[in-house]
Amino acid sequence: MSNTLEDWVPAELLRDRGLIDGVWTAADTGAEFEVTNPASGEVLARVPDMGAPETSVAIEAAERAQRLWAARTASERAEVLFRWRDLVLENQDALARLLTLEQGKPFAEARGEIGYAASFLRFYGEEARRIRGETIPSASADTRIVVLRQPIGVAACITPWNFPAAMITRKAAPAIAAGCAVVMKPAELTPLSALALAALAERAGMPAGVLNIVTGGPQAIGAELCASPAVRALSFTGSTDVGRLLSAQCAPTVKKLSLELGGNAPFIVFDDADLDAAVEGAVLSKYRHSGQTCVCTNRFLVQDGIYDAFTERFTSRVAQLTVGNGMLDGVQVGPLIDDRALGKVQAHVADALDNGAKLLTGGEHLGGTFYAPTVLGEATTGMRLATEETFGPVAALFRFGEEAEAIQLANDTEYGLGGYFYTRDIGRVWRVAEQLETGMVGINSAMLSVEIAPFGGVKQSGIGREGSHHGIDEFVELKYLAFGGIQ
Ligand SMILES: NC(=O)C1=CN([C@@H]2O[C@H](COP(=O)(O)OP(=O)(O)OC[C@H]3O[C@@H](n4cnc5c(N)ncnc54)[C@H](OP(=O)(O)O)[C@@H]3O)[C@@H](O)[C@H]2O)C=CC1
Ligand SMILES: O=C(O)CCCC(=O)O
Repeated sequence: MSNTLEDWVPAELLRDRGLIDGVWTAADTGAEFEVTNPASGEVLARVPDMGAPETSVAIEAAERAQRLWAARTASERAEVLFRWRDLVLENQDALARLLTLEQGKPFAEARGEIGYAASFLRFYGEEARRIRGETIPSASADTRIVVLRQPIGVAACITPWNFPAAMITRKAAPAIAAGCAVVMKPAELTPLSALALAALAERAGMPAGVLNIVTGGPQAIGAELCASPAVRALSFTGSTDVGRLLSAQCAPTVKKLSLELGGNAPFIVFDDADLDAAVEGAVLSKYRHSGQTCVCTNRFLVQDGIYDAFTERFTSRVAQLTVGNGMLDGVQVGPLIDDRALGKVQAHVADALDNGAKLLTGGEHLGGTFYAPTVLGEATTGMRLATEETFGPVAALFRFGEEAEAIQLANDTEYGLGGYFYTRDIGRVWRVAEQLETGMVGINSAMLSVEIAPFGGVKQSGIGREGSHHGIDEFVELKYLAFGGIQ
């Protein structure tokens, strides 16, 4: 099977330059880095290895463009987002092939991600016209109070490799709808989807400088974005460690921060759960994208009375999953993104087995960065996978007795992004939903990702929300106007 990009993706979407001020640009030094296919190790493309100087030029371009962009009407900004969305959907298959090639997820999932990416363009195109201010009843007869919601200015966005398309639009669309300009740094492992989306944005009529893409090493680009006083907001999705570092780097210039960080999602199965639904939800929430999403379940907490039945059914479903190159029909689980990710998965499994977990299926490295979908029974809290995000296709099953114990175990983590539970008891639904310390809770449901709902975490899983009308708040400032002397 050919994995050559040109065989799969139209030339218009294949960009090997960054986008700065509307110009497709090489690195000042001419340096490039390679983008490889995680399923085969083949080099797909070379893109510019930019650093601080190019980032600084992009910030200046964004600053100029932002003033003009903010002066456009909300409808005009919306129209550009709607045209961009139409173009993304017209190119859905090609973008999905590009995504699978650079990132590895199965084509059907990649196609779903492109649809998800497009949904943010539509939603925030619609929201552009609803960025409403307010009036507040004033304290005296001769004064009035009005609150404006104004674009914050230049927004820096740093995105991860696990959603190379959807994280671009989930950040860029609300920023652009609000009248901000964006300097985007995609992950080095997956810059091609970001560049293809930018090519479509350009075709949709995005003015030069409103959306800039800077490719290259994270330290230099990140430090420049954080240090620049012109950058007023930073939106980041990635690991908690890098989120902490960026927070510290942004402190001197006091930026508005939106951080979507790591998770350690619990998935609780109570004795009274609908077993079929719980098993289907468990497979979806664990093995979607080979377990490499921040809301993938990290810990299954299963009540004593249903533990054996759940374990048997779940394990037999997992053993049937098809692993392989995501470009092949029928593949459900693709490769891990790189050797580092594979190493972490192997270390977590080895540690769990050393500490008494039972291997129920999988547990094998299948060559390259492919790892067999794995289920481990009798997991306990001393194991690494109880406290660290595995980010791979490994399900760890913990037993519990009482509801209170499940809640205590679920909340026993520094993270608080997603959580799930299955029960048919309406009283328990409310008790558990209210007590879980997470920003999102799936109740008899394993899917949280949708553009109309606020996605984000509590505790060390982050700050702020993406998606929904709340997503706009990350890119606007309130300005209070006090009117006096009114007769
Ligand atoms: N919340 C989530 O959705 C995600 C969580 N993770 C978690 O993080 C672990 C490690 O994944 P990893 O890819 O290393 O995640 P990182 O946090 O390192 O990477 C995410 C993004 O941050 C960039 N970045 C990295 N270091 C810096 C820096 N010093 N300054 C500015 N930007 C920086 C990366 O750039 P570059 O790619 O160029 O290095 C990438 O664009 C995973 O195993 C998983 O547990 C990972 C990805 C997403
Ligand atoms: O995993 C992530 O990086 C966040 C996006 C997950 C989603 O929207 O489903």
